[in-house]
Amino acid sequence: MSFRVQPAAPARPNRCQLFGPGSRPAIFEKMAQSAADVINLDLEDSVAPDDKAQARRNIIAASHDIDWNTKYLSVRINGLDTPYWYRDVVELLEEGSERIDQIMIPKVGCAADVYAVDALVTAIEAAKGRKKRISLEVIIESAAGIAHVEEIAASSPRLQAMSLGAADFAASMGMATTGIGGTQENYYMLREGAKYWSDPWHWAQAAIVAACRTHGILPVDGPFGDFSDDEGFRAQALRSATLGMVGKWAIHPKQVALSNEVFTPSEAAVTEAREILAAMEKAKAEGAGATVYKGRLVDIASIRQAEVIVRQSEMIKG
Ligand SMILES: CC(C)(COP(=O)(O)OP(=O)(O)OC[C@H]1O[C@@H](n2cnc3c(N)ncnc32)[C@H](O)[C@@H]1OP(=O)(O)O)[C@@H](O)C(=O)NCCC(=O)NCCSC(=O)C[C@H](O)C(=O)O
Ligand SMILES: [Mg+2]
Repeated sequence: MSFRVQPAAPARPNRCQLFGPGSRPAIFEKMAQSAADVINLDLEDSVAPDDKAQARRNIIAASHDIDWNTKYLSVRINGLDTPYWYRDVVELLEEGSERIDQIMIPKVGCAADVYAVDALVTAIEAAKGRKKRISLEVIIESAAGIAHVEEIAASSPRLQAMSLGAADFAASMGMATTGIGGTQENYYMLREGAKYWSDPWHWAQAAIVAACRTHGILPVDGPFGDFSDDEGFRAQALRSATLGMVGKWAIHPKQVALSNEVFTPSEAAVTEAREILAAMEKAKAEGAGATVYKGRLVDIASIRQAEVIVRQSEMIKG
């Protein structure tokens, strides 16, 4: 371990982030009633330019009127390259209720993007005497974002989560696809005439997880566009969970249960993790640093691996 101890990520469940356009207030109550841990009300790309101002009004009203219960309530503002973003922040925090927990910044390309929003949020909080400190989350969805991912992860003490936005990421990178996440037909290796599909999102996800874990931020997988493909969603989510991500977006309510299922450690996984911890306790008592569990090596690193699963399970159960 480095002299610098790895900071813990925020201890709150973030298995599923359910999105809904701010211009569609009819679904807000349904979002609040869903099983998602995080709700993202959107002012950005799911809202047409002419509807931006009304969408802000809708979200401000919903922050006062809807019972969001235990949801972590986040609002995605417009990008810093648009004329909308500053009014999003100002109006949300001057007129929105204290129920708003977080602001999501899309298309972050460098640490200064987060700094700018942080500065504005800090000034409004002080001016209005807001009691709850607003947290920030960012989307890595551009070539610049992934190139600067580590400095972005280190950019602000308010920063709690970072997502991969596969659609804009693909566009920014010039990827030859219109798919949003998942298997890409043309991304395969050929061996003896057989195709073996590989994962074009993997390297960006791994870079995001490493940056997040270095700075105590929650790494999250973004959207899976084909909401008619449950198995495709599950496969994508399982890969993300295996890489260390803690959750995934849902762009349709039917994806919430799938995401919660994948990002909740199964009873079998938790039982096995506890058995490994018990086996290592026994080994330690006998003066050994390693032992055999179900025919395989477990050692002190296995304790840390098992603790990740147990901690995740306990945190979700509350
Ligand atoms: C995708 C949708 C437009 C589909 O909406 P709809 O046609 O209404 O779907 P259904 O008829 O199948 O709906 C069934 C019932 O579920 C309710 N519903 C629909 N959407 C939601 C929702 N998001 N949350 C809660 N409830 C919802 C319907 O009202 C129906 O209810 P009932 O009639 O009572 O049965 C729509 O789902 C949608 O707008 N999704 C979110 C889109 C969005 O926010 N996109 C932005 C995030 S993705 C992105 O930005 C890309 C990213 O940045 C990147 O670059 O990768
Ligand atoms: Mg996007």
